Amino acid sequence: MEDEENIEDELLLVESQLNGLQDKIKTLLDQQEELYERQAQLKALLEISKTSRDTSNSAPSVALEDWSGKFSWDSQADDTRFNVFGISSYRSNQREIINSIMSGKDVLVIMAAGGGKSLCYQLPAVLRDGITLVVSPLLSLIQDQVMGLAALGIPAHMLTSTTNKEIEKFIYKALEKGEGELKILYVTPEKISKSKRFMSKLEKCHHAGRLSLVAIDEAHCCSQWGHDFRPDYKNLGILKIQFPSVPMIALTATATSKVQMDLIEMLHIPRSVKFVSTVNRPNLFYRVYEKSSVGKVVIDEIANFISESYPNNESGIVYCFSRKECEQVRRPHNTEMLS
Ligand SMILES: Nc1ncnc2c1ncn2[C@@H]1O[C@H](COP(=O)(O)OP(=O)(O)OP(=O)(O)O)[C@@H](O)[C@H]1O
Repeated sequence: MEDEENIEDELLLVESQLNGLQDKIKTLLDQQEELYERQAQLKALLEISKTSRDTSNSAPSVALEDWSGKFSWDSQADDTRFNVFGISSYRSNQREIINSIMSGKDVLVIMAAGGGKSLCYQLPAVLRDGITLVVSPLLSLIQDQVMGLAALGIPAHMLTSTTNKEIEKFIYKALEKGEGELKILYVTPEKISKSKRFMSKLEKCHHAGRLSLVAIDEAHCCSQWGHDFRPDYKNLGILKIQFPSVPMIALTATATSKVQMDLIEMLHIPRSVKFVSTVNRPNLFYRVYEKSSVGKVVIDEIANFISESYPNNESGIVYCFSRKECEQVRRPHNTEMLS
């Protein structure tokens, strides 16, 4: 009887110890989970930190490497610049950018609007064997570029929602079989992310060694930190993954260092050579005048300012707040100068 009591006592003790242990095990398991989670976070942070360090180390500015020196393609490049593009000399950084692409490097170009970014990929596109793929965000930009290139006698086409079946067939044959004359192909980012058929033709083109260069125009659209984010630009990283040996040039007029880092990462071009030209355009400036009156007097003042400052019949733009105000300003009885 006494034995039984002792056993029951011990059983209670063991059970309470077991309960205590189970609580401890649960606490330890919770701790373990937290530590695993923190370990994963720290590993990811370390990876990001290493990548950004590698990126900044391996994206030297042009000052660290001389891309203006002598290269085997110099005379051919000069000849093409002058005789095909009708351009007598390079602007700042254009020669260096072209040389680095011709050397097979990935390149990041930050150059002011109107600075001459197009030549930086169009000239290598003409010099290199094969087809250059250009990704550009706007149909109107693409149309302008293709028309301009056609006028220069450079075989360029665009593959967009507006392309007719016959041209599409021609482009696919050029990609797949190397038939027909095609040097530069413009597409929108949607083509890369949404058309499996196009990507498969591009793959064949690359496999046959005919994809010579990939250019990403308005590359800041890749970054959510940029002012013009386009979701389909996010998928352009696939191009470097699928065609690692093909040089890539990313061009933009506006990229803060955060956006630059972002797009280098998204496009998978950590070793790209970076060229930054000044975005200062001394011909553009603001000047503020105090309005002396309202109504017709102000419009006359605008007209006087224009005729005094721009006596050679140059054109300009007058911005107003609304369409109605535009109409008031341009009324023929105000002045002929504002139309
Ligand atoms: N070296 C050069 N000498 C003279 N004109 C040039 C030179 N390079 C480019 N251009 C001309 O400058 C103009 C602007 O060039 P382009 O359209 O390439 O600028 P961009 O940098 O792409 O501008 P945006 O950012 O607005 O697209 C074009 O008419 C082009 O022919």
